[in-house]
Amino acid sequence: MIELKNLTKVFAAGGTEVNAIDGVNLSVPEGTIYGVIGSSGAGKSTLIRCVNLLEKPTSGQVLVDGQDLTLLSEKLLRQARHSIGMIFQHFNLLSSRTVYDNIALPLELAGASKQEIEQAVMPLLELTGLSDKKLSYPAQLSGGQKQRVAIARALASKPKVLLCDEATSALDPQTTRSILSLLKDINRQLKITVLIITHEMDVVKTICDRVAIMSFGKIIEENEVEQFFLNPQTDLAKEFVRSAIHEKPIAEIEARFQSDPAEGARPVVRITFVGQGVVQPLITRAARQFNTDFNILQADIETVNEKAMGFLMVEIIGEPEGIEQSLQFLKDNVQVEVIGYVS
Ligand SMILES: Nc1ncnc2c1ncn2[C@@H]1O[C@H](COP(=O)(O)OP(=O)(O)OP(=O)(O)O)[C@@H](O)[C@H]1O
Repeated sequence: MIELKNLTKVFAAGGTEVNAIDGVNLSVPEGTIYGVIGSSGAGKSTLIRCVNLLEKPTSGQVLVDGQDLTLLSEKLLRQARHSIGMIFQHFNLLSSRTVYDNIALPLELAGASKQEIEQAVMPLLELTGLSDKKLSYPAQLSGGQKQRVAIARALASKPKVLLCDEATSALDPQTTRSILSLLKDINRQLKITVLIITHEMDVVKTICDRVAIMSFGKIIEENEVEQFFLNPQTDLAKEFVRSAIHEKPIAEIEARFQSDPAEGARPVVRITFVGQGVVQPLITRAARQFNTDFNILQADIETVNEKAMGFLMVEIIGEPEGIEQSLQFLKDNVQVEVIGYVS
């Protein structure tokens, strides 16, 4: 649905050049919710603004529904933008217009009649839970309600794609959850492809189907969200996943922790798995069969894209051969990473 091909964006700032986007290839399948995550300055905002050409790429192609937007005249680009809605961190509503009139704006600009506007806006008020706020002004709304208005406005021209630029970053956790749940409903009910850029892994964890991670203008890793959580490859992806599962250093073993195995050292292992009730029987079997003990240091079940995922950290205690066999047995069944040793 959205394809970026060898996309670059160079900014000239104060005599130097910044490669904000540096040869990005990205493919967002139709009907998915796709997250792009990265640290501040990684190029996320520039990337999403290139998708509707709010930012003109220096080179490369931007294909939306098969059409290369970089080749279009201004007039055709304006038309193509009707099928691309966008919402922003700070909502960008017109303060002098009511909720109804904010949502109606894109239709007014497109020359729709009063009746057509009413037919489009009323269901959007309903969908976004704003029916009783129709005559309110933005200043009378909470942040979450303002973002609902912005979402309704973005949907008014019946887009195929919704771009979300840090759409929940200004909201508290509870409001964030309600907005994310609304985005998921929109994706499912209206079959709209959603591209989200965010620095919050909770957003990715809660609603995204796929995720890409950006660093210094490049996509350094891309995967289905479950796989990304199960088996992150790059150091940055590992860091983001650990922050999302709230993994902490373990005070109990910190003083004895080492990264290399010494004679008689016991491995500390991170086990990641999908589904509840998966790992307990495996650990019990490994312990019985290979005569080992498992000291559970941390255990956490998280919901990742509506599926339960377990994150466990254990120390394996026993004879070296038993430890090795236990490790192999676990590796054959779940995602296992030896993260260090304690002696
Ligand atoms: N208009 C501009 N002129 C010059 N440099 C820019 C411009 N916009 C962005 N940049 C630079 O491009 C790089 C990427 O910025 P961008 O805002 O896309 O990153 P980001 O990942 O969205 O960061 P944040 O999460 O902090 O918004 C940064 O180094 C930034 O300073």
